[in-house]
Parts: sequence; C-alpha cells; structure tokens
Amino acid sequence: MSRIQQTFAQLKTQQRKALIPYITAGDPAPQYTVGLMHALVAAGADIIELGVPFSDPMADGPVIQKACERALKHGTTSRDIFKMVAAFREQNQHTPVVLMGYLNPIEAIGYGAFVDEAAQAGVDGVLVVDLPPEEGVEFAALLKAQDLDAIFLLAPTTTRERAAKICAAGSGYLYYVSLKGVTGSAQVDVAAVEAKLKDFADLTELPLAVGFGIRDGQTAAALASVSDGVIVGSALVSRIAELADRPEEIAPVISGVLAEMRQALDA
Ligand SMILES: O=P(O)(O)OC[C@@H](O)[C@@H](O)c1c[nH]c2ccccc12
Repeated sequence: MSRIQQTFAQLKTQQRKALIPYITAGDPAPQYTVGLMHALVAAGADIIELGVPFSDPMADGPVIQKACERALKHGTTSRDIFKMVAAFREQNQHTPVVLMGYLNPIEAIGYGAFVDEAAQAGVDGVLVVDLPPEEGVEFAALLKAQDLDAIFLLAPTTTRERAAKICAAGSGYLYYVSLKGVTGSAQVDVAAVEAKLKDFADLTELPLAVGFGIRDGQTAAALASVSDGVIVGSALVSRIAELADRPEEIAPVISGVLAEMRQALDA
C-alpha cells in the first residue's frame, strides 16, 4: 500500500476526513519550507501538497502566483525541492507529500530524472496541472514504476465520460476542483459540488478530495461532509505573503489557520 493509500485507509477507519494544505516550496524563501511542513503536520495536516514554483502558473490566482514569484526570486528549483522533501523525511516517514506543479519545470530536467529523484527524496505523488491523463501516459507509467501516485484533477466542466477516463488513470486520490476559476477564488457552491461528486462516485474507488476556495473551517467542514477530504491553499499562502518579511511568525499563524479547519472537520 502506498503512503497515500495508507493515510486514507486509516482516516476511513477513524471516520475522519483528510486535511491537505498546499504551500509553495521556497516561499517566502527556501530555508523555511521544511519547518513549515512540520508545522502543518503538527496542526493537523494528513497530506502535504508542495507546490513547485513556476513563472506562468495559469490555474493560479494572484495569491499563489506571487508565492511562485517569491520562491523563484530565491532560485528555488526542482532539485532544491527534492532536498527539502528528503530533509522532511528525516523526521517524518508518515505524512505523504504530493508535488504539485506544471509541466515546464518537469520537462526542464526530463520526466525520467524528475520521477526518479522525486521517489528517491520520499515524494509520494505528483499532480501536474497541465498534463491531462490522455497526454500523460508516459509520465504516469514512470510514476507507477516508482510506486508514486498520479493525482489528476476533475472539474465542474468534466463530463462523466471523461471523468471515467481520469478516474481510471489516477491513483492515490482524485482532486475535485470545486469551482470554475483559479485558485483563491471566493465562492464555493457546496450543493453543486455534492451533486457532481455524487455523479462521479460510482466511477472510482479512489478517495475524492475537494479544493479551491476553502478559506475557513465552516466551508472546509461543509465540503468534507460531501467528500473524503479538502485541500487548502490560498488561505495559508496569503498569510505567508503578509508575513514574508517576518518569516519567524509564519509557522504559528498558518498553524492556527489549519488547526481551526482541523477542529471543524473533526467536530
Ligand atoms: O488556493 P485554494 O483556492 O485554497 O485552492 C487550493 C490550491 O491552491 C492548490 O491545490 C493548488 C495550487 N496550485 C494549483 C493549481 C491547480 C490546481 C490546484 C492548485
């Protein structure tokens, strides 16, 4: 069983939902990322989504775009990120880490090298925003050969027919994008998410996690009640932005935000 499968299996026996924070690796500067990952785990994270910064992150709103800019200003590369994950793994062998990014930086080092080095570092899954399963057959095969999960996105515009293909190609969990828009958008329609997830439910045995637009415990709990877990990005990253020049304050502040969501999910 992969570390991601184990995590969802354990949550299921505990009747709990997954809480999956996203931060961009190297934001506000590379030396803080590993500490922030440990802080997120202490605050209740079940899985960590670690963003690989990219100069043109088309699916991201301004909050995560700027996080990418801060990380890139410090020259954060994929190889730096593998080192961060390896350092995290020295103290944590338990919490899955999913790398989340765009194709361009992966192509820059080559699919094979990226996957091998990710596996070596202790990465558990990879989500490539601009690599749909139809185009990602080769990449997915490389992931599989290293026992890494291939996480794919489902969206409100995804038809059932296409969802079936995406579900068949994915492993670990599926990421349902709660709304039409970019990361950091405001309004989530819980009833609409519920209806769509019900429509997809018989297509897969994989857990379905929901992300986009979750800013507080109440929304997190509402979406968790219709899914297997929630992903939270901009609500954390906006705090990192505010504290970028007081970096020692970031861990306690984002831990507080995440802990409130944990409490709401477990209530
Ligand atoms: O920021 P939000 O609205 O909380 O959404 C999660 C999201 O940030 C994270 O999963 C993510 C960051 N970049 C992405 C690109 C595409 C899909 C998802 C993502």
